[in-house]
Amino acid sequence: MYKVKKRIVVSAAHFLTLDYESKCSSVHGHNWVIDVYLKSRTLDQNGMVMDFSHIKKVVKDALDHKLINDVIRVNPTAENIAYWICQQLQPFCYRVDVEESPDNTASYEKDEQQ
Ligand SMILES: Nc1nc2c(c(=O)[nH]1)N=C([C@H](O)[C@H](O)COP(=O)(O)OP(=O)(O)OP(=O)(O)O)CN2
Ligand SMILES: [Zn+2]
Repeated sequence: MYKVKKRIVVSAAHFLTLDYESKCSSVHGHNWVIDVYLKSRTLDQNGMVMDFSHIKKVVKDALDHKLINDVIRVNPTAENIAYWICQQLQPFCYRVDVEESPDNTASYEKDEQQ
């Protein structure tokens, strides 16, 4: 199995719709640090799982300097953003870590049983 990991930094805004009072319900921004993990049993004709530049382009074109609520049609928590990014990079992506701040990170990892 071949594996690659790509780190992408995205500056973007979001707000959360929550069933409790929270400062996060107001529009605010983060410099999101996103780690994308891909794997494949085979390599493409260029000897890659996927070009690092392509991984960056997929994520940055979708999210950088955007209001993430306009892009992702569910509440844009770090968890939901991680899942959404993983779906954009199928079938190779198996894990995404989304760091909102050094103290706050959420991950989505594909369940291989499914
Ligand atoms: N499980 C999750 N919890 C929270 C999420 C999330 O995506 N998943 N998101 C937020 C907000 O986006 C908010 O911006 C986080 O605010 P922040 O000030 O960074 O977080 P804290 O209140 O924990 O403050 P620290 O200073 O980092 O301790 C909220 N929760
Ligand atoms: Zn936030």
